[in-house]
Amino acid sequence: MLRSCAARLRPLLVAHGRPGGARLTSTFSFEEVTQKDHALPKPSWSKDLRLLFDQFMKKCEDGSWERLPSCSRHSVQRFQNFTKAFFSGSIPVKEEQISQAKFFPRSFEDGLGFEYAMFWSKDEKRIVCLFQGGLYLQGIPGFLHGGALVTLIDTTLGTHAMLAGGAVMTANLSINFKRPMPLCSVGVINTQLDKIEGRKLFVSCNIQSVDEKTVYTEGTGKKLLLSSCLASSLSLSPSFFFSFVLVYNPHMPINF
Ligand SMILES: CCCCCCCCCCCCCCCC(=O)SCCNC(=O)CCNC(=O)[C@H](O)C(C)(C)COP(=O)(O)OP(=O)(O)OC[C@H]1O[C@@H](n2cnc3c(N)ncnc32)[C@H](O)[C@@H]1OP(=O)(O)O
Repeated sequence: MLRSCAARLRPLLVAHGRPGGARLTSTFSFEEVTQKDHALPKPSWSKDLRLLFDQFMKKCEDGSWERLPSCSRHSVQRFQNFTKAFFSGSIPVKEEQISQAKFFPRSFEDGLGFEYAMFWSKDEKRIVCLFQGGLYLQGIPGFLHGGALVTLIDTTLGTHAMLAGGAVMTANLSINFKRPMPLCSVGVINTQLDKIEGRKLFVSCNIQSVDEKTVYTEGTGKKLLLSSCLASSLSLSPSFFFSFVLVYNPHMPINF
């Protein structure tokens, strides 16, 4: 069923400058879209998170890394475009709920939930996600809830898979919790694409402390491309990626 969406999606992609995956330039930029970019420093960020963010912004200066913008909502139009492209237009929520829906990791007040920014290395084909887990993400006292870590792992792996292949859903996710991660501390997620088999993308990552001495969590995921026409055009540029995401699914993949 999902594969049959490819034909419907193709003209939409062509309309946005990507005929058959040949051209990867975007027709509009993130800045042209009236969405707040949450992947930028806020007063609630700790000193560690800011320092790391600044280091990665420096790496962006020569173009080898790119910061990935991140918004929290889809417009009703984009929501509908997305469901049209991938789910035959069948809308999973009531129409009046669409404009209230928010991307889960961006749904907390500043500093209380997930604070994160992702960077993409074009050359190394990997994502680094810098994050800080806020006070509302507590599991056992003083430490982050495992589900919160899984959320960020899935989001980061999903972003990587989408940059590598197109719109994806998570089919399978395997997590090893190695050490408890203190609440409000800063973690670094490093991803890699292990292999691609047809529509299946195998991605993995770990979460480390800033000093790289502690590995908190490891994750491996199997992501399923939603459309075979996207699978044929590997290596999206981040700019095209965000055009795509903002048109079909603001911020990124599925809710993404
Ligand atoms: C404003 C907005 C802000 C935006 C901000 C953007 C942020 C951007 C970040 C994005 C990051 C989001 C991260 C969240 C991502 C989710 O949360 S997704 C939600 C959780 N996942 C789901 O709900 C998926 C539910 N499952 C399904 O819909 C379907 O089972 C799937 C996964 C699409 C696969 O269905 P299908 O396409 O019919 O696949 P099917 O033909 O059955 O199988 C294809 C192959 O996959 C394998 N496979 C299928 N299912 C599985 C499985 N569960 N386990 C292992 N293998 C499987 C099959 O064995 C088969 O393998 P082969 O036989 O080809 O070797």
